[in-house]
Amino acid sequence: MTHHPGIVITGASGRMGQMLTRLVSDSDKVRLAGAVERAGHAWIGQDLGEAMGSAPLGVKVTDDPLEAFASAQAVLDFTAPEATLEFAELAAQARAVHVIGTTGMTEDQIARLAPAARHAVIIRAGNMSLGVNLLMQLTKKVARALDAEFDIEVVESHHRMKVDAPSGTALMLGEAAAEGRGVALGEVADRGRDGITGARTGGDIGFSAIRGGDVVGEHDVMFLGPGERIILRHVATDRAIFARGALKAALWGQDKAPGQYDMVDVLGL
Ligand SMILES: NC(=O)C1=CN([C@@H]2O[C@H](COP(=O)(O)OP(=O)(O)OC[C@H]3O[C@@H](n4cnc5c(N)ncnc54)[C@H](O)[C@@H]3O)[C@@H](O)[C@H]2O)C=CC1
Ligand SMILES: O=C(O)C1=N[C@H](C(=O)O)C[C@H](O)C1
Repeated sequence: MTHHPGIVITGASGRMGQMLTRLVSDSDKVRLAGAVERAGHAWIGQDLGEAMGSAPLGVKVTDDPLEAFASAQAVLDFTAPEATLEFAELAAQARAVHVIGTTGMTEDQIARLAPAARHAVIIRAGNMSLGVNLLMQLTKKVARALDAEFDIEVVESHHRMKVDAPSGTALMLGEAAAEGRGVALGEVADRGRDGITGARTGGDIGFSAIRGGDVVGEHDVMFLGPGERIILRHVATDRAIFARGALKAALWGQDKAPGQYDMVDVLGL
């Protein structure tokens, strides 16, 4: 019997779910303890490995998160906002570390995570990669150094199946830029331009979203000034970067006090 932390993967059939499954089942630091999908999904009751078209993994996909979380030390959750809220409550009951990669949560939904975080560790980030979390620090620094003569625009591209916009990463980068400037993002964000918009409002932070093909995730933070432009860019070419960050977070969280954390905490940036 191994004492490695048991990991449950929610949304196991998804793009991130399958990436996480491969990483967790190949890891010698953790063990795959469960896999959850939504009720009615074709994979329910099947062995996760076989459902993925590979060797059996000895874990059946279930639609009962409570049962799956009971034997887990961490839940890796890349699903959808309402599902993530349900999982937060159940992970807290099981005292399992809840790593949340799900994006598109409203302010109200984020606030509803607070009760769970009183009992368990929640680590949430719109992007789990080292590169993007470093880019946030750079964005903050550049925004602090430049005055409002430089317009800030965040431009992101993702695959055609992505359901939320702007991306969680774009919003993280926007928050970093706003913090660097000493303003509240909610007061300066410009999230949709169409028609006769009028000239750009000075001090706004603009967001643009491109959707198409199989783009994993690309983000530019543009500082557009008189006579010059600075562009900070992150390009993800492999979802493994997000999965590696999530697994790192699950291990980091094992000895932490209940509360809400992010990848800046995990990576010590
Ligand atoms: N924070 C990060 O580093 C990253 C975050 N994401 C985010 O993760 C989320 C998922 O992304 P993808 O894997 O590309 O999407 P996907 O659509 O391929 O997978 C989502 C999975 O969640 C499942 N699901 C939905 N509701 C459920 C429920 N109630 N119970 C169990 N399973 C449920 C779906 O059936 C699906 O299999 C999105 O919000 C995306 O933006 C994606 C990549 C990296
Ligand atoms: O949906 C995705 O694919 C991604 N979502 C995250 C986001 O919303 O920023 C992270 C990454 O860009 C991939």
